Amino acid sequence: MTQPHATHPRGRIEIICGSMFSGKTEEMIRRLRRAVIARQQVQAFKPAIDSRYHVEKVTSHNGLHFEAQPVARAADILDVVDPLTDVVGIDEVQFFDAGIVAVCEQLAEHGKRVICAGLDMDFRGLPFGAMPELLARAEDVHKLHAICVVCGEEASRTQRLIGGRPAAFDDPVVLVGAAEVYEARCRQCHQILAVSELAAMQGGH
Ligand SMILES: Nc1ncnc2c1ncn2[C@@H]1O[C@H](COP(=O)(O)OP(=O)(O)O)[C@@H](O)[C@H]1O
Ligand SMILES: Cc1cn([C@H]2C[C@H](O)[C@@H](COP(=O)(O)O)O2)c(=O)[nH]c1=O
Ligand SMILES: [Zn+2]
Repeated sequence: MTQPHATHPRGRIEIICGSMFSGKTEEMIRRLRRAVIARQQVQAFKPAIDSRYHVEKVTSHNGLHFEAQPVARAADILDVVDPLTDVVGIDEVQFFDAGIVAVCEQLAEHGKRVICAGLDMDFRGLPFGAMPELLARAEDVHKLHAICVVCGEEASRTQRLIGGRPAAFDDPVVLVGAAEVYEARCRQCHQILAVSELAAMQGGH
C-alpha cells in the first residue's frame, strides 16, 4: 500500500544548539562523518561571515574539521547543493538570513537529512536569528551545554567580554570571535550591562 510522502522517507531537519563551546560543531562533524562511513553523499555549508580558523572548513574549538562551502546567503545553498546529496550540514546557522528556514524545509521535503548547528541565544540571552523558527520546525532538537568558566556548572549562555568587561545590552548582535571575546557561563554567572551602567562606568560616576 502506498504511504503518504513515501517517495522521500528520509527527509528531516535536525538541530544541534547551545552556547558557544558546548560542542555543537563537534557533534555536527560526528554525525557527518558517520554519514560518510555509511557511504551517503554529504555536503556541508557555513556562512561566509565566519572566517575563523579556516574558510572552507567547519572547525571546532578543539581542532576537529570537515570540509564546508562558505555561502553568503541562505538561498545560495539551493544553487550549489547536489541533487544526489543525502545529508546537508549547515554550521553557524544563526548567522543566516530568514530565508534559511525555507531552504531547510525545501531540502527536507526533497528527502535530504538536514543537520543544522547554531547558537540558540545571543550574548544577551535572547533568541538568535532564525533559530526559534528552525527549532519549532525540526524533527529532532539536541541542546548541548558547555562548562561555566566561573562556577563549573553546566553553561547555557555565552558571555561577551569587551576589554574584560561584560558587554552592554545595545552592543551589535553579530561579532565573530572565539575565546578572546566569549566565555561559556551558566544563567547565574552570565552578565549583561544595561546601557546606563556602562555609561556610568565609562564616565566614572
Ligand atoms: N567552557 C568550556 N566548556 C566546554 N568545552 C570547552 C569550553 N571551553 C573550550 N571547550 C572546548 O570546546 C570544545 C567544543 O568545541 P565546538 O564543538 O567548536 O563547540 P561549539 O561549536 O558549540 O562552539 C570542547 O570539546 C572543549 O574542548
Ligand atoms: C554569543 C554570540 C556569538 N557570536 C559569534 C561568535 C562566533 O563567531 C559564533 C559562534 O561560534 P560557535 O561555533 O558557537 O563557537 O557566533 C555573535 O556574533 N554574537 C553573539 O551574540
Ligand atoms: Zn556559573
